[in-house]
Amino acid sequence: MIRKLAVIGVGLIGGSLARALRKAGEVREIVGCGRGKANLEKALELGVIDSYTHDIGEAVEGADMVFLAVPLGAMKDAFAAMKGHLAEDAVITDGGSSKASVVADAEAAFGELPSNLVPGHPIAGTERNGVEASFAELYEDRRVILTPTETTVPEATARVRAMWEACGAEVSEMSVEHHDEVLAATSHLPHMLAFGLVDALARMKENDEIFRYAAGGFRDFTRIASSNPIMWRDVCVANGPALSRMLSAFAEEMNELAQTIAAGDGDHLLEVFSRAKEARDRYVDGLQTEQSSE
Ligand SMILES: NC(=O)C1=CN([C@@H]2O[C@H](COP(=O)(O)OP(=O)(O)OC[C@H]3O[C@@H](n4cnc5c(N)ncnc54)[C@H](O)[C@@H]3O)[C@@H](O)[C@H]2O)C=CC1
Ligand SMILES: O=C(O)C(=O)Cc1ccc(O)cc1
Repeated sequence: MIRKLAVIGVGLIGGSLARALRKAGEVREIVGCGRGKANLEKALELGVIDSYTHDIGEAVEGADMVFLAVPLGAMKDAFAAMKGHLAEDAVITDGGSSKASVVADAEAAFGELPSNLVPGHPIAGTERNGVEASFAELYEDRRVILTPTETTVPEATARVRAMWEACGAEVSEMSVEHHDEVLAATSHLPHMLAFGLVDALARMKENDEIFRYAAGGFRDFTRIASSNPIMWRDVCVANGPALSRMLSAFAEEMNELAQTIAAGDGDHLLEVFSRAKEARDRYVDGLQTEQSSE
């Protein structure tokens, strides 16, 4: 049971955690913190939080669990603002999409890596943002990755694990570096492809006509291009090296595909598409098996 949860950034991710813990009966008091009054008023009205403040120091006062769910570019200032205000038994965790930058920001803000810091990342979300987009079921049967640092005490990791499990999530642990490599491939790269495709098509002067004739595949493929631009700018800046490596490797794959198409090499195309279909079918089957065995 969490005595007091401080949610810094009450949007999709922070709001959904608050709602899920409330629904599970795992938290006594939830304090929200952010910059925008309208969003925090809405959070209060929806019952997502019990009270709010714009002052991070005040929000974390007496909290035994502090959850940061602000864009990655706002993490460092948030850590700095809580310094000196944290309770003795406080655990600090976050939901940021990339982890090395969060660890570096915490170290810079606190002057050392805190032993009660458990960086985390729920692999769950949508293209929507703000507290009104949040919902209690977001983390049910979804994965959460924790990346404890070399100074994190096991008890802090255990408390954060228990928090996510209470929301119905499956928790795994890995190194910060491994997390950032894997997520660059499976999440950050696909978002770049969606943003890049929609932007390229929208800039063509015939775009009205192009979008009018787009089919369901275009809608499926580009849903994530409706995601929050500030959040994604920050992810790219935070995970720049891994993401640019992935993008370059992918650009090479696309060039090869273009050459194969230009050469009219149908056999090779069939080989590539069959391999991809097999891999995707296996992935989807795996998801279904996971769900039916739960
Ligand atoms: N959107 C998604 O699907 C997922 C997002 N994440 C991560 O979760 C974090 C939050 O993302 P969302 O909840 O989607 O965003 P959001 O836009 O819904 O919520 C962010 C909240 O932080 C507040 N905020 C922004 N700048 C701030 C600052 N400088 N100081 C204090 N508060 C500030 C905003 O007012 C907003 O309420 C990000 O770090 C993102 O990388 C992780 C998994 C999925
Ligand atoms: O909208 C979707 O499908 C997503 O992929 C959401 C998402 C965005 C960022 C993350 O770090 C994790 C999940």
